[in-house]
Amino acid sequence: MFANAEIGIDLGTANLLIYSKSKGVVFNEPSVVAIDTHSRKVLAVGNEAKQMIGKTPANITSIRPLKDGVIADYEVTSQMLSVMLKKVSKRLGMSMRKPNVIVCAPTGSTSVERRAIDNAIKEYGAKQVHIIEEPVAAAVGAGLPVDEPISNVVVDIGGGTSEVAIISFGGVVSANSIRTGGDLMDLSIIQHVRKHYNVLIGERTAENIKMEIGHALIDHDPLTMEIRGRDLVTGLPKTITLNSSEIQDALREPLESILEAVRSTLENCPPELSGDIVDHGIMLTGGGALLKGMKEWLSQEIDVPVHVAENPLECVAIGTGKSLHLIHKLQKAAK
Ligand SMILES: Nc1ncnc2c1ncn2[C@@H]1O[C@H](COP(=O)(O)OP(=O)(O)OP(=O)(O)O)[C@@H](O)[C@H]1O
Repeated sequence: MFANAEIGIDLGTANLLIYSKSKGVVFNEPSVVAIDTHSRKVLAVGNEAKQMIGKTPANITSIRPLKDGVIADYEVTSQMLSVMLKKVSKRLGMSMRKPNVIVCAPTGSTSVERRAIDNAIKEYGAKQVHIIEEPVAAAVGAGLPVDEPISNVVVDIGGGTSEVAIISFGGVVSANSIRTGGDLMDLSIIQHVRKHYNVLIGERTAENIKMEIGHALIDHDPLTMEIRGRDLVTGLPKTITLNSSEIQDALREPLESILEAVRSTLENCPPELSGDIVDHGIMLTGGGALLKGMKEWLSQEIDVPVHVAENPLECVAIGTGKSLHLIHKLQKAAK
């Protein structure tokens, strides 16, 4: 008899990560699917599908089936999950049949959105699915002592959502989830380039600009980057040079929304735990934690020490993996 595989899944808007209890993070690719629009057949998933964004003929489209941290296209999400789990199974030579799965969902997600996540994973044949709160997974993955009676503050800035939570004694004391993250930063960059240069750029170019010269701080060592897009007046390709100050300005609005979410979560913190925050600081996780100057900017704005997790992009997946023992606890409790 085979034992059911036990896996944790970070079903992210931007990236999908799979954590195997025995092997750690075994899959980390973009949550993108390329499909044939006529037959709805999946042609590619993950890295291969991301390469195709904005470059395919009319009959092929690259879809990101998750939006704002939840499933936007159910059918495509379950197909993507199935292909990715089969890939992992093949790559590792281990059975992924009827796995027990822990997956996370944003704290702000509705019961309908959570049921969609549960069903999509069960459709692959999962035996059991447990959903945990995304910021809790992020905090566990970042190595915070969440079971202790002290305030662990985590700010997880993903592609579609940013989650802020104060966790103490294994539970969420105060939390806030906003549908602002890296995707909205990319959109702000697209709008900036369109407005100031009359040039249209794609999502991938905007993301590259953010990663290369995006900066959260007004005062920083200036950077420049040459990019190509389509001139909206002539319709021809055009090369322009952008600088990091204008990108900082373009990112101001999404950054202010994140700051507001952090502030309001801290305002709801019980006074006994507030003192802890000054001593222990805040932990940044998620891809947004890698934006240049992010840590320093947030620390300046709220006057509290800010740390970046060792591996911000993998924290949630690691946290789901470390929570796999919950499956056994819940199984025992159900008996
Ligand atoms: N070096 C970087 N600088 C700025 N942003 C970055 C960097 N690296 C990754 N990102 C951004 O991080 C985001 C992806 O982060 P992450 O994988 O944590 O999100 P996710 O878990 O898929 O999303 P969500 O939590 O919303 O479901 C993307 O918007 C990506 O552009």
